[in-house]
Amino acid sequence: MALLELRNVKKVYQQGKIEVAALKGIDLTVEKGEFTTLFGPSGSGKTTMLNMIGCLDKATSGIINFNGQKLEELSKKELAILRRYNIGFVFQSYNLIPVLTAYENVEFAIRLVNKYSKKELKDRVMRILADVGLDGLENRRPNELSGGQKQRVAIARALVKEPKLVLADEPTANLDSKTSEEVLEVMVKMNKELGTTFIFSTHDPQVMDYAHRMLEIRDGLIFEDKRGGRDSVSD
Ligand SMILES: Nc1ncnc2c1ncn2[C@@H]1O[C@H](COP(=O)(O)OP(=O)(O)OP(=O)(O)O)[C@@H](O)[C@H]1O
Repeated sequence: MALLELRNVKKVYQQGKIEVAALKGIDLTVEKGEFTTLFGPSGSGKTTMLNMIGCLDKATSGIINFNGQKLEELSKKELAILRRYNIGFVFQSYNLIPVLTAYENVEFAIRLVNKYSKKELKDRVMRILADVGLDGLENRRPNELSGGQKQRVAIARALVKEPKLVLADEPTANLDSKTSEEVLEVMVKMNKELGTTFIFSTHDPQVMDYAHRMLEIRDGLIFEDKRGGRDSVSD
């Protein structure tokens, strides 16, 4: 069974008296373990698509099936639970809590999931921080970390609860090209090691080399669906 299916998904925003059709009928199937990028011009609907898939907003019409559950049939509370346990988010602006250390930012995300013992929780946080290359930086606050390090914390935070899916909205937009590469390498490594499915949006052509699959979004529709240069984890 596919992890994610979108069937004729449409989203219309109301901007005052004007209706904006941001998604005009998206059909998409994503299998477990895929590393997929969405690219396309500004305003083409990439963020809207991620928000629909991530249960942050509801589609106007169409069907989104995530891990066997139809999102439109779930209540707000059920959507929040599905999101909390199954989906990790990475944003271009990191969205870390400034008063918490790297360790605490990651721990905070896993506490909400509430399925680990105290020891397990500590072990998991330390392991994931080491996995993303932050060994020794656990006690730094976000303002004591570089952009790339902050994004690594955000990736660790997204992954620590072992979600089925990580959604990343332009995760390298604020990083220089070398740091972007390093952050992408971390995501590729986690995709390979944990089998986590990634979907991320980008404007950066360099990012596309890392993907299994590239979806070109134009004007609210999938214009092209291409297989990328990287081997699938299941190969
Ligand atoms: N909350 C909203 N209210 C009204 N219109 C919106 C809202 N969010 C997005 N839109 C509109 O929907 C369309 C798609 O926007 P979206 O942010 O999904 O594009 P994008 O491809 O992610 O763009 P970018 O690459 O600039 O981030 C745009 O026309 C945008 O103005």
